[in-house]
Order: sequence, then structure tokens, then C-alpha cells
Amino acid sequence: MSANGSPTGQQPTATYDSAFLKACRREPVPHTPVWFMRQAGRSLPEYRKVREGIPMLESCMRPELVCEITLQPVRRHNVDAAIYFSDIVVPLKAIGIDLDIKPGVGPVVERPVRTRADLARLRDLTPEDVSYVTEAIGLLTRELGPTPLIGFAGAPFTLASYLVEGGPSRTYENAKAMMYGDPELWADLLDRLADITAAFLKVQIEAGASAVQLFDSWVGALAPADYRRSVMPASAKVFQAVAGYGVPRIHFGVGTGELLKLMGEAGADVVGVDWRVPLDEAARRVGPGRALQGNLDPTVLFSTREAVEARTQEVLDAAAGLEGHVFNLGHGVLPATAPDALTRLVDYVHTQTAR
Ligand SMILES: Cc1c2[nH]c(c1CCC(=O)O)Cc1[nH]c(c(CCC(=O)O)c1C)Cc1[nH]c(c(CCC(=O)O)c1C)Cc1[nH]c(c(C)c1CCC(=O)O)C2
Repeated sequence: MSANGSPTGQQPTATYDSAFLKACRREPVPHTPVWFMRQAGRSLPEYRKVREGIPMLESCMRPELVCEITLQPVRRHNVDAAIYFSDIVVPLKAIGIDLDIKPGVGPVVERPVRTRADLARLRDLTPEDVSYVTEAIGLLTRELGPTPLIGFAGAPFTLASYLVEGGPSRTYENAKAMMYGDPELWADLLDRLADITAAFLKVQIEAGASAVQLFDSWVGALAPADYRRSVMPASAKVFQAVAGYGVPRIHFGVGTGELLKLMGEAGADVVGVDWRVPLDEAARRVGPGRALQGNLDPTVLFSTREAVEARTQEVLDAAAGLEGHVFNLGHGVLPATAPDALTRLVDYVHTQTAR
């Protein structure tokens, strides 16, 4: 086992023994650990303040700023893990793809990837391309103490959805047209993206990330047979590439009820579940040997305190028989969420599950 995967390696014992990493390893925990996808970001006034006037992608390349933004939700909410502040398109930008993150829209690619000739633009990612990531994680692991840091990347399908469409899409018609109509080009595209993603995750783990999450946010658009044939090999390649580090690998997507089993089999130690499938049913679908993460509907936080507690309790009850449970929302924190509602939610989960 590698440095980060053992208590004797570069990772401090207190981090290795944290509730979050124990739950990922399906070991007994003192309380159910909690973190939130998109916990660092627009729901926090202190985030909006430090980001003022700095474009999103530029903010991802400033180590001190990344460090501050990553720490903000840890200070405020008492969450059990930090997630590295970045974006799934950062490694693509780093290899020279002409893309930007447009406020209120998302990633936009100037020249979409549609042909075999376009593939040549997807060169390998080297650690030097993202030296600011190594630097920021170095700062962060010192500041975080025992709190684990989650590194992340976009999965090949979700990255391809932006590259081929040229921006956000509801239907993924260009990406799926390539997948159905030119399976060889599609497979080569996803394989290229798998190598870039694996390299990006390795940089984060070697710099000190204690776990990684692979976001395949939009893969719920696919039928299981297409997932298995056209996406799973590339995602499995990513997970395989980082298996030797021994850090937990989390895999998440939205609307993936029919894909949960396959997403686990792709090589995840923890399968993320959105709010559409209760966790006990998700556990039946995923099968033994993997922990689950989720799955409160993020819009519940706009409701009354009583409703939040009742819905949270339902999630905890459904998770009661699981081998390992990491509490999270079923998707990212919505920008208009009241920060105090998140702080109260962390406290509620910790109190209700204290053992
Ligand atoms: C699909 C996806 C993207 N980015 C990401 C995903 C997968 C997660 C998911 O499914 O939500 C991942 C991501 N993006 C960001 C994080 C930060 C870490 C965290 O979770 O706190 C993470 C984990 C910062 C961000 N990434 C982005 C913001 C907002 C931009 C800003 O604050 O100026 C943040 C905080 C921009 C972005 N980037 C992307 C979108 C759809 C958007 C939102 C567009 C908008 O509504 O403005 C692509």
C-alpha cells in the first residue's frame, strides 16, 4: 500500500483515522461524516467577497485563494472533509483547450471536439501544467490538520459532453451522435480523457489529497448498455490508474439510478447517489463491498427547519443498515441556499448519529 493509504505513510494518523475516511473504508465511525458537493462556492458571502472581480478559471490558478476558498466551508460548517476548490474543466484548460467558464452558464468551449483531427488537441497532462494545484494542496494539508482533503476530476463522459457539445446541453445530441455513429472515434476520445483525468488525480493525491471523487455528473443520460459499452472502460481506466495509492475513490452522477451497480463496478470504493433512489434501495443495487454517499435533495434546504430534519432523518434511517455511509446532498449546494441551514444540517447529522 502506498504512502497516503496507510497510517504509517505521508498522511497523518489523525487524518487516516477521521470519520470520513473510516466511512469510506466501511469501518465503524464515531458519527456519520458529512460534506457537501459544492460546499465551497456561491452560497457563502465570504466566497463571493474573495472572488469579486476574479474570473472563475483564474481563481483556480491562485494557490492562496484556492486554499482560502477550500477552507471557508470547513471553518463555517464543521464538515468532516474539505473538497479542493477547482473545476472539472481545469485540466482541459491546462493542456491548452480554448475554454472558459461563463458566469451563470458553465463551461463553454470555443472550438468543439467533433473530428479525429480535433483529438490531436487533447495532449497529455503533466504535473508542470498544474503546478498551482500541487502548491495549493501543499498549503491546504498544512492548514487542514486532521481534516481530510478530497481531490476531484470530471469523468471522461462528462468532460466529453462539454468538449463535443461546446457547452452545457440538455440532450447531449452531438456527443451521443458520436457515441452511436462513430464508436471508434468516441472510444479514442474517452480514452484520451481518461489519461488526462488520471494524470490530474495523481497530481492531487501525490500532493496530499486523502480521497478522490470522479464526477460523472451527466452520465445519467445514458442507458445501462451504452454506459457499459461506451463509457465504463474509460472510467475504469481512471480508477485503475489511481488504485495503487490506496485512497478511497468516490464516483458520482445525477440521475444514475439505473447505473449505480455499473458505476461501482467501474472501480469505485464509494458510490454517490442522487436523491431519486433511497439509500437502502441503492445499496441493494450496488451490492456489498462498497460504501454509499448521499443523498438529501438539495432543494429541501429551502424548506422549513422541521422539513429539513424530517427529510434528513429519512436519509439516515435508510442508511442505517449500510456498511459505510458518507452523508451528502444528492447534488451540489444550490447558490441561493442559506449557509446557516447547511451548518444546522451538519450538526443534526452529527448529533443524531453519535455513537
Ligand atoms: C458539471 C460540473 C462542473 N464543475 C463541477 C461539476 C461536477 C459537479 C456537479 O455536477 O455539480 C465540479 C465543481 N466545480 C466547482 C467545484 C468546487 C468544489 C466544491 O464542490 O465546493 C466542483 C467540485 C467550482 C465551481 N464551478 C463553477 C462555479 C460557479 C462559478 C463562480 O462562482 O463564479 C463554481 C463555484 C462553474 C461551473 N462549472 C461547471 C458548471 C455546471 C458550473 C456552474 C455554472 C453556473 O451556474 O455559473 C461544470
